Amino acid sequence: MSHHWGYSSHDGPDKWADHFPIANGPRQSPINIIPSQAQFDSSLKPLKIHYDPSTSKDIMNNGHSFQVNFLDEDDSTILTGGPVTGTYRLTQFHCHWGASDDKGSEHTVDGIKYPCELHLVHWNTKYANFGEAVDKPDGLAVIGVFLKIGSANPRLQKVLDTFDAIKAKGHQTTFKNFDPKNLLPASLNFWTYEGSLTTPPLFESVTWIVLRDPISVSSAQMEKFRKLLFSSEEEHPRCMCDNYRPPQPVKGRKVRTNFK
Ligand SMILES: NS(=O)(=O)c1ccc(C(=O)N[C@@H](c2ccccc2)c2cnnn2CC(=O)NCCCS)cc1
Ligand SMILES: [Zn+2]
Repeated sequence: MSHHWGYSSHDGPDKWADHFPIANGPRQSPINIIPSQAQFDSSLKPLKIHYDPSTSKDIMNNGHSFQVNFLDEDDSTILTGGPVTGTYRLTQFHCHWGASDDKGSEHTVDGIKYPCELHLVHWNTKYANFGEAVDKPDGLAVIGVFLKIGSANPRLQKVLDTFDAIKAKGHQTTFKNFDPKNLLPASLNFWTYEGSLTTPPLFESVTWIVLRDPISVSSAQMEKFRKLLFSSEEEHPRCMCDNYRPPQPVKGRKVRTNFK
């Protein structure tokens, strides 16, 4: 039974534990990353990302974010190396953002919030599919990318140009030949730690790989994110913004880095 959850005062992050008690679990995400306390780990391999743009399928408004979905029936769009063992397939990416440019990211760095955070969601091919992997401790790997206010991002613009077609919850439109590699910063330096989905059901199944360097987004482009709606066409329109969970207790977890 899918419990209704959201980001408002009556169904938001402070209420999620009512239906999803794992919200107070030992490996919840996001967290505040403190670079000075992160541990360089020379055994971490380089992140290997092989994305085939022909696997991009469609873009939808799922009522929590926009989500770009990928064909994940074969190993053509994968993540290997870094902190993970084996092969993880990209199934979707989405973002979290604020009602204003001073907030919106889920992870924070020394308490700093970015206006937006991109999540590229991959599942471990030792499991048959995403649904099998999503609740296993080594089931998922999510690459987090911060967006920082600066010059307009032409790669991101291709995603924003679809937003008029997916304004309300439940709408989707085709989105082909998009290469998400173009949404990554030049450097693949990362912080990594064991965490969870940042939305219900909050499964503790995610190896987080948070890239140190942000990509750019303009303030005008951020305004476009905020034109999306949490609500469906029949409902009273509710602006899709502040769809981020705040940092959760680290509970003794180690954050490792592949850079000094
Ligand atoms: N923010 S994150 O990267 O940590 C993240 C990644 C993936 C999911 C996810 O796939 N959730 C769906 C799911 C479907 C089947 C089993 C379990 C979970 C679901 C459940 N209700 N709605 N969704 C869609 C959804 O939440 N999509 C992610 C949009 C983030 S706002 C959630 C968060
Ligand atoms: Zn997310």
